[in-house]
Amino acid sequence: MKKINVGVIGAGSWGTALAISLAKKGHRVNLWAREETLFNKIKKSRENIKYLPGVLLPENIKLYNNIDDTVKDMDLILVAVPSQAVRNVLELCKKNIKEEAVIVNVAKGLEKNTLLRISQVVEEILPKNEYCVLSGPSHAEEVSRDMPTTLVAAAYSKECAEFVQDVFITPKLRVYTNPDVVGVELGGALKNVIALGAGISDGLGYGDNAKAALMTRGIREISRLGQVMGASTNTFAGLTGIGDLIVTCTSMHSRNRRCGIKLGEGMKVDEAVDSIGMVVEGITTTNVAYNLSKKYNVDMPITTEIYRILNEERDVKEAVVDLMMRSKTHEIEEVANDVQWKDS
Ligand SMILES: NC(=O)C1=CN([C@@H]2O[C@H](COP(=O)(O)OP(=O)(O)OC[C@H]3O[C@@H](n4cnc5c(N)ncnc54)[C@H](O)[C@@H]3O)[C@@H](O)[C@H]2O)C=CC1
Ligand SMILES: O=C(CO)COP(=O)(O)O
Repeated sequence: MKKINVGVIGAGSWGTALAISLAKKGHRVNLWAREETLFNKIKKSRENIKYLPGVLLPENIKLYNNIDDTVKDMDLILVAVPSQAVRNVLELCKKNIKEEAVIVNVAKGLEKNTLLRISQVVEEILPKNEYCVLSGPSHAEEVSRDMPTTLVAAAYSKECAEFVQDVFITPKLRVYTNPDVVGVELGGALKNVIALGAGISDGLGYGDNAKAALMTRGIREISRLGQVMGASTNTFAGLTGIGDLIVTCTSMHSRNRRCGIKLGEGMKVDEAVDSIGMVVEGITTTNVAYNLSKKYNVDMPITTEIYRILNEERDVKEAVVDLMMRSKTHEIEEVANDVQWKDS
């Protein structure tokens, strides 16, 4: 494929890892590091010691401390900042983003207060640009070390999704396409809530059985909300749904899971978040998901308990007891469409 110009907004762990992968493929990459000290350090050492230590940046990544220069004349803009910062960074530099540039978002969250998905935020700021969300089970620490990884490029236009697939795909990074932007965005954001729960379970000393239950019942409630919000439930069975849920709930790379472990061990929310030192998207997303469950009248028991733990000083052990003691129910209501009880 033809080599293109990419502006990466955000030199955190994910922005840096993807910048490295794109640069190794031969694309010309501009990378925006917001913090001046970090910018100077990376420029000197060619290593992002704060967010991705131990990995060198190829020479064809140009480092910037100025966001306008990062995005100017670029064919593709990769948005790799925490979800709550997306609106602000795009407002800052939108005048320098050309209309033909494709906006690729990799943030996995939902906007506080507005309850919007990131595609909706981007559309408000850059209505003329094509949008794609790139998501899937992908820890930056592994992608930056060329470990095999899969991603999904979801866009409303097939042409746009296939363009992004071509730009990012490498022998180590396989990219699929999907037209379900809503499902891919919700899967990526909501799995962080369940990962906090999986971490809490680990922190309490519970075992693999509890985690398997959280993951399986977690994807059920994500699918229930996704369905009423217009997603295809099939998407939640894919890489950006269950795939990302598995990696986030089981990996020690996951900031959400690690934060959950600290909560399960008894640490206060603010202290736990601070100790991670990187973005823990699940904290804000839990509040948004809880509000969405009320708005759409969808039963989300795990999300609700995590919301209470984060906001109402709910005792974590009591939360588990209440989840276990909920009123009895069938496992999957829809199965009754396929298999009937013998006695009904
Ligand atoms: N780290 C990973 O493995 C993956 C992360 N993601 C998602 O990518 C997004 C970014 O995550 P990471 O790079 O991991 O985060 P990080 O915490 O490693 O880095 C965040 C970056 O955003 C910048 N930033 C923070 N607040 C900002 C603000 N208010 N305005 C402008 N810039 C700001 C920081 O300076 C830093 O460069 C998140 O939504 C995350 O869920 C998605 C897939 C994998
Ligand atoms: O989304 C991720 C992996 O796919 C990263 O998860 P964390 O933000 O929990 O580290």
